[in-house]
Parts: sequence; C-alpha cells; structure tokens
Amino acid sequence: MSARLHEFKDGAALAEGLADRVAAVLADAVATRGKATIAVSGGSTPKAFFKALSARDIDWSKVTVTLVDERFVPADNPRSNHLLVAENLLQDKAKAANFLPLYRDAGSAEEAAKLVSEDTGALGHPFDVAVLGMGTDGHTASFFPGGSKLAEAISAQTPRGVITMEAEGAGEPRLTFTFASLQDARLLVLHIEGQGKKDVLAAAESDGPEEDMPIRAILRRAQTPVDIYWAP
Ligand SMILES: O=C1O[C@H](COP(=O)(O)O)[C@@H](O)[C@H](O)[C@H]1O
Repeated sequence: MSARLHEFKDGAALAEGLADRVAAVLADAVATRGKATIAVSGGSTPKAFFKALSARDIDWSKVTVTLVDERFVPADNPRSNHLLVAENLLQDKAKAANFLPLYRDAGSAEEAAKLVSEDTGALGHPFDVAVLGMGTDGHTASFFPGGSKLAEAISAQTPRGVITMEAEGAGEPRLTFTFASLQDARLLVLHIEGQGKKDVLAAAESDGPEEDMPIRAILRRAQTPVDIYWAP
C-alpha cells in the first residue's frame, strides 16, 4: 500500500489545493496528448472542489468529464451525479468541457451499462484523473459492501468498463466503473472530509477483507499510488 496524505485546514482550502493539482494534470495532458479525461465522484463532498475547478483557466474544450459512478436515474433527478456535476463543475470556464454521462434511457441498468461501456471505451485509457470519494461504510465508486456485483467490480480480471451494482443502502441500482478502469489513472485521488471519514480510512488501512471495506481494493492494489486529500 502506498498512499500520500494531503491535509488542509478546512474544506475551502482543500477545494482550492485539489483544483490546482487537478487543473495542472489536465493542462499537462492537453499539452502532451491534445486531450484530457477526468472521472469524478458524486455525493455531498465534492461540491466546493467542483466550483473551484470550474474556474481554472485551462483548455476545457479538450477535456472530457465523466463520472466514476451514477445512480440509474435520469439527469433531472435530484439524486443523479450528472445533475450535481452539471450544476457545480460544468460551469464558468469548464462550460466548454465535453461531458460523458453514465445514465442511458435504456430498458434496464444492465442495458445502460453495456451501452455506456462502448462509449467510455472510446475515451482511451488510463484516465488522466480519477477523483474518488468514500462512504462511511467504506464504499468507493459504487463498490458497496454486500453489493450484487462487488466481487466482479473489484477483481483485477474484470475488464475496464461500466457494470451495474445493487446494494442495501445504495438506493437505486447503480452504474459504476470497474476497479480496472480507475486504478491506473495518472492522478488517482481519494477526497474525504471530516474526522469520521478519517477514522473510516484508518480502519480501511488496517487488516481485513476487501469485501468488508471495498476502498481497500484501491488502497491496496491500485497501480497508481493514491493521493488522499483530507480536511477536518
Ligand atoms: O454514493 C456515493 O457516495 C460516495 C461518497 O459520498 P459522500 O456523500 O459521503 O461524499 C461517492 O463517492 C459516490 O460517488 C456516490 O455515488
């Protein structure tokens, strides 16, 4: 396990620091390869970071933004990660970015996962940036403890792409990138805030099955060392 911890005095300072770092990696990708990709998480944590990043002066027209995971709900649903990103990240200078949503108006989440895996495959890999979150149950992306496809999602043998997940406490069926898709991002960030999540992180860093705290799969086996961004 190799992770680096970046501590900030508060969430506002973290948002600015993380936005600086992510913008630098995206700008470098655009300069080097002519395009950049970033996968971001939903939930309550990333709002201030999204706002800070949206104001960064980079060539957003060459950047594709997608989601680490999504609920199987349309974009106008208040619980969709798409809506959160549209309202907070795809604003200001980042309005020029391309956005690749995970939700598809398909008959089932399974069908949507197939369709979106084809589309996301065309993005190329690895992601330049993946920003993960973590729930207090130790889930990351939609890798939930007890999840219907948890073993498949966190297996290194499962190919890159998007699969479905259902779990108690997850609410709607989910769509999630697999471990293989996320673990080699050029910049792999775990963004968490609050003492409660720091305690959960400490538990995840101790011995125990990955299935109990799926964030362990990332902390233990990701090819890219994880940069942990934390503020009280
Ligand atoms: O369900 C989800 O939760 C996690 C963490 O959310 P938070 O509200 O505790 O910040 C998030 O990383 C994931 O993308 C989301 O779908």
